[in-house]
Amino acid sequence: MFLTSKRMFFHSSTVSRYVEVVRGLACEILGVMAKGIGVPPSLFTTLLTDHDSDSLFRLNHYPLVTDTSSSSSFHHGNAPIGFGEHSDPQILTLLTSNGVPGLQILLGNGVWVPVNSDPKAFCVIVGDLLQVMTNGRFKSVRHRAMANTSSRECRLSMVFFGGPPPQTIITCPPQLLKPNKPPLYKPFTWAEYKSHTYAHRLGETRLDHFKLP
Ligand SMILES: O=C(O)CCC(=O)C(=O)O
Ligand SMILES: [Fe+2]
Repeated sequence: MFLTSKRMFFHSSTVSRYVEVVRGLACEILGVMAKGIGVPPSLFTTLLTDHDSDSLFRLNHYPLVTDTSSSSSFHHGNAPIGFGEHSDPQILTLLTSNGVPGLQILLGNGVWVPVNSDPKAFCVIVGDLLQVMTNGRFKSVRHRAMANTSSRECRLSMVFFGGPPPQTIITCPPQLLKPNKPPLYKPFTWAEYKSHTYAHRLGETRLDHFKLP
């Protein structure tokens, strides 16, 4: 299923099928990531395949912005922002778009970098929970979407957020802890993290609240 702005018709069964296929892809990617750091793939994948997995599918629509004056929208320098800076709270995000650019990620040196907007590619984003479960081995990336000011068509993005069941205790497995690598975060449930997230502003670094001293 590719996105085109001309035909924005989504049948619920198509969306359900799409979500299941993308969930499978997210599990494959998580499996490879788990192997890479020496933990069983099921540690992550079962959270997404569980019947109560709190995963989410979101369709973002960025209409063409012609009035870019600073009074009309949020700005970064001269560029209006479509979706403000944040990290995704879940485990793993898979994002695709209709090919109109806009997504940017923040590098460690503070530079915002545009992400290739190939409509046939997925952008894989590490979420906050995966950062905690790997004790910081994988980092949740801060990202944002610029408003769509240059393309003649609207921008659409389709985003799958893989999340665990609400009562899952989010913590780092003992295999990843060493005397010189103690846990960075205190354990919490996904339900707790979600309520913390929704009680704070989008751009806040929410994981700081769960950091161990
Ligand atoms: O539309 C985009 O490219 C970014 C959307 C996003 O970051 C989100 O929905 O969490
Ligand atoms: Fe996001």
